[in-house]
Amino acid sequence: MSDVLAVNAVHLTKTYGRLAAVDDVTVQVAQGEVYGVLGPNGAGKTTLLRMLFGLIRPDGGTLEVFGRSWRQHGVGSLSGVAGFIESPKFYPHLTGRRNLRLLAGLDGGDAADRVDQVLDVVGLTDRRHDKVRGYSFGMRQRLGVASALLRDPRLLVLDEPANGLDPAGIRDMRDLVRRLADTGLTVLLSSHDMAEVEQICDNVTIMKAGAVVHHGSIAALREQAPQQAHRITTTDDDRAADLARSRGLEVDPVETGLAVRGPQKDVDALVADIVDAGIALRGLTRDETPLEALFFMLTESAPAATGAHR
Ligand SMILES: Nc1ncnc2c1ncn2[C@@H]1O[C@H](COP(=O)(O)OP(=O)(O)OP(=O)(O)O)[C@@H](O)[C@H]1O
Repeated sequence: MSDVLAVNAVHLTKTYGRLAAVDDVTVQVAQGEVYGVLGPNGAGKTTLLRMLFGLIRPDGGTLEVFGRSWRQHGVGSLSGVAGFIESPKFYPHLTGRRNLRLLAGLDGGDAADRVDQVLDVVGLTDRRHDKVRGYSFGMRQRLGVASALLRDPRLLVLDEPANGLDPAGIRDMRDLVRRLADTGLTVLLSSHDMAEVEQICDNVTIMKAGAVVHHGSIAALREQAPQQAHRITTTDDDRAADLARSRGLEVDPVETGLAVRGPQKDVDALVADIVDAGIALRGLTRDETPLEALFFMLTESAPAATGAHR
């Protein structure tokens, strides 16, 4: 695999009036990886992706895709890049296959020969003769990936590909992205869902209000995450809190009772302690995952960037 980065975006800035939609953002994506740009609404993810597609020009910083910059290579810098921003659009009264054939005609080259192959890759062969109007949202998203694959890209850029999908659609999209990555394709996707990014990405940049608040590998992020929290409600939360502390668990009072944080086995033992003490357990729920908790900590309070750029 070549050392040239698939994406080398350094100190990118894009402002709208006084708003820095993207503020000094560095994102470096190695060839063959699945990279996530994660952030809440308005963090600047789509603006970053638009710059990658050459749809808007950065006000500052440099951007290279497979070693080519817009300044030097113009539209040629985008060869090998395909994907979609927001949701892909198709003619609803035409079949999935017909839509792809139309797009292949616009793309030219050997795209037309690839229509059936890409439909197969995204799992739409059985539905290829159905009108897009009857497709589920998840099927339209996958048809969007198929339309990008017509161009035989080296870098697939997907803006919130799982947004609005039901759990089965999310699973299908996740499996599809991983399958594509296994073929050596580089994938850059945006998301506001840590659970999604955690399952499919190797590395991640987390953005908040235009700026990077963290970047690095998912594995490193896991090490920084707090322990799993549970919420418990009992008939005597004060005594339950004492029992939790004596097990070495972190305890915080919350509106519905107590939030306890610590290893699962200690939480399990606490439940037994509570019952043994004659206290009734009225509720026990698992909180967000540790990585989700870290994501909220970073995007709701972080003042500055953490982690070193590669
Ligand atoms: N063309 C534009 N003109 C003015 N402001 C814009 C423009 N495009 C984006 N913005 C602003 O820039 C900020 C970042 O927007 P962006 O769409 O990149 O965020 P995002 O992370 O993709 O959020 P979402 O998940 O809601 O799409 C927002 O405050 C948005 O209102």
